Amino acid sequence: MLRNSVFRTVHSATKLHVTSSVRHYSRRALTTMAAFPDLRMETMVQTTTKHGMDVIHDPLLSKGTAFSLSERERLGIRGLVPPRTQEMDKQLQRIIRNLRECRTPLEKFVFMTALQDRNETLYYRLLIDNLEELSQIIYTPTVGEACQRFHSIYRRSRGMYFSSLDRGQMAAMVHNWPHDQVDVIVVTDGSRVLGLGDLGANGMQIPIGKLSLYVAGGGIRPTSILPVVLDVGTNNEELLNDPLYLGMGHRRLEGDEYYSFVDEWVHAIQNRYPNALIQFEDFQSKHAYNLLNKYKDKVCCFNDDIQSTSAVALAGVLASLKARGQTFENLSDERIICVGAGSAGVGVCEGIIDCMVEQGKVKSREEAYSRIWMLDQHGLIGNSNLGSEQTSNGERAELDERQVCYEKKDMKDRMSLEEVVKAVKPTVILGLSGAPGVFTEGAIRAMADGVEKPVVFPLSNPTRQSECTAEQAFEWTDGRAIFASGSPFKDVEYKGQIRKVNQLNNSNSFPGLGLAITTSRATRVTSKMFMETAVTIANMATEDQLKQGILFPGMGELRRVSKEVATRVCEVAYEQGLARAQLPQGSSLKDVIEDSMWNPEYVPTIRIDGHM
Ligand SMILES: O=C([O-])CC(=O)C(=O)O
Ligand SMILES: [Mg+2]
Repeated sequence: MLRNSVFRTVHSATKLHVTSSVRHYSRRALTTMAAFPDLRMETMVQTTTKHGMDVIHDPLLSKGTAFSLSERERLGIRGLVPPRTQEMDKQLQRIIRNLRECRTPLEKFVFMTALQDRNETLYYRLLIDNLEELSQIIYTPTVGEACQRFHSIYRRSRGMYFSSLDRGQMAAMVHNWPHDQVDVIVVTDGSRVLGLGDLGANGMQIPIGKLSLYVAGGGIRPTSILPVVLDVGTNNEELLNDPLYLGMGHRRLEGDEYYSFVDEWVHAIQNRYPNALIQFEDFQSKHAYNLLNKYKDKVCCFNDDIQSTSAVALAGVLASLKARGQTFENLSDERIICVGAGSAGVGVCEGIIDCMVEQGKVKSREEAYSRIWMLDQHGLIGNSNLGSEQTSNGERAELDERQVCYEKKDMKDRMSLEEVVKAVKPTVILGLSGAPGVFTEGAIRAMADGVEKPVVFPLSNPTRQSECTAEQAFEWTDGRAIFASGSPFKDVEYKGQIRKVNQLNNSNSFPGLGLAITTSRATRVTSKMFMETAVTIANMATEDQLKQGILFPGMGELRRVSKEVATRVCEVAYEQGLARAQLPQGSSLKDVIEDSMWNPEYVPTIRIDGHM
C-alpha cells in the first residue's frame, strides 16, 4: 500500500514505494536493489549507511532475529545473529511470553523500554496490537511511577535535555539531534507531572510516553518525534537531596530567567524545525497559560493539559447528553461543578463555555459562566462578602483573571463540595484537582439525590490521584452514574450487573491532532480544532453503546479515533486557511490521512554509501 503521498510522484516511474527515511534515491541504488531477491518491485525499502553491529544496535533499523539471509549478507551481519530467520509473529510470541513474566507494572515498563531501545518496529507492533493493556504501562498510570523512579530505573538515553547549563548554546545543540525531519515535539519542564507534582528532569518519561501514543495511535513516524525536558531545576527536596538524581541540583529558575530560557529553546527549535508541532506538557499552572498565550499565535503549538483535556472533557459531557436522551444543544442547561481551578480545570471549563457560546443558546459569556461552579483546594470560589468557610489549607492566593470569571456572587466563599452539591443540584461533576478522594461519599450521594443520571468524571491522573474510584461512583449513586476517569478503571459489577467505565484521557485527542497537523502542514493550532475534536469524539459511540454507558471507543481503538479526529481537524485547517500541504487530487481526505499513517512492519533494508 502507498504510505506517503509525497513519494507518489517522485517514484511513480519506478513503481517503487519507499519509506520516508529515504530522502535521495539514486539510480545506482535502484540498480543495486534489483540484484537482491527480497526486493520486489511494488515494495517499500529502507536504506542505511550503517553496517554490521551498528545496524543490529540501531533500534530504528534493527529487526532482531528477523533479518533475511540476503539482508544479513548485504548489511554485514551474517553470523552476528542466531541462524534462523524469524518472522515478526514469532518474535511477538516470545516478547509477550516474557512480558507476562514481569511481576509488577514497573517491571513491565522497564521491559517495554528495553524493547523500544532494541527494536522500535517490534515495540510499536506490540503496542498497537495491545493498546488497551500496554497503554497502561507506557502511559498513565504506570508512567507516573516510572517518572518518580526515573533516576533508579534509568538505562539508556532517549530524547533531549536542555538545562540551565545550556543557556546560550541551544541553537547549536538542537543540531545534535540525529534526524532532519521532526514533526512532533513534546516538551515538559517537569514542574507538575500528572497529579504528582514537581519531578524535575524525571518528567522525561512523560514526553516519551505521549510520543509513543503519537506513533501508535496517530501513525506519526518514530524518526519524526522528539521528546524534550527543559531542566530549569526542581523544588522537590527529595530529588535535590538524592545523589542519584539525574537533573540539575538547583531550585527552579523563576521570572524573567525562566521565560528567557524557554524563549531561547523555542527559537532554537524554530530554527532547525520550523514546521514541527510543539506540545507543552505538564507545566505548572502559573506558567502554562503564560507560555500558551505567548506562543500560540506565533508558533505551531498547544498545551495538552489545558486544550486536549478540555477537548476530551467536552466530548465526555456532550456524549453523556446523548446517553441521557438529550442533544448537544442541551449543554447550556447543564449545572456543572468543577473541582480544580488550575490550568486543567480552567481550561476544561473554558472549552465548555466556548461551546455553549458557539451554540448560541446562552445570551452572553457571563450567562455561560453562571452554569459552572468552580472549587479549588479551599472550596467554592464564592463571595467572601457573604461570609467565608475556614479551611485547613491556609490562605487562598489571589484569584487570576480566568478564575475570577467563575466567582459566584450569591454564594458564600469556600463552601465545601457537599454544601455546593446540595445547593446547586449539579448534573455533572468534574475532577481536575489532583487530589485523591475529594469526591466524598456525602457529595456524590447528594448529587444522586438530585438527578436521575449523575455524570461523574474524576479526571486526575494517575489512578491513585483520582477524585473517586469507579466502584465508589456506582456504589454511591445506586449504579446510576455515567462514569469516566482520566486513568483506567475496570468495569464495575454492581448488584450483579456490569456498569461500564470510560477512560477520558487527552490521548483521545492529541495523536489525531498531530496527524492532522503533520498531514496538512498547518501553521497553527486553533481553539476551533479542539472544539471539533470534541464533537467528533462525542459522535463516535453508537446508540447501543450509549445505552450501556459507553461514551466513546476505548483505548484499544485509538487508531480509529485518531483517524476520525485527524480528518476533521485537517478539514478545519483548510477551512481556516492554515494548511500548506497540497492534497493529492482524486483522493478523499480520509484516504490521504490513512495513507500517511506509519505502520510498524519490517521492510527490506539496503545499504547505501554515504555519498548518494
Ligand atoms: O498524561 C495523562 O494521562 C493526561 C495528562 O496529560 C495529565 O494528567 O497531565
Ligand atoms: Mg499532562
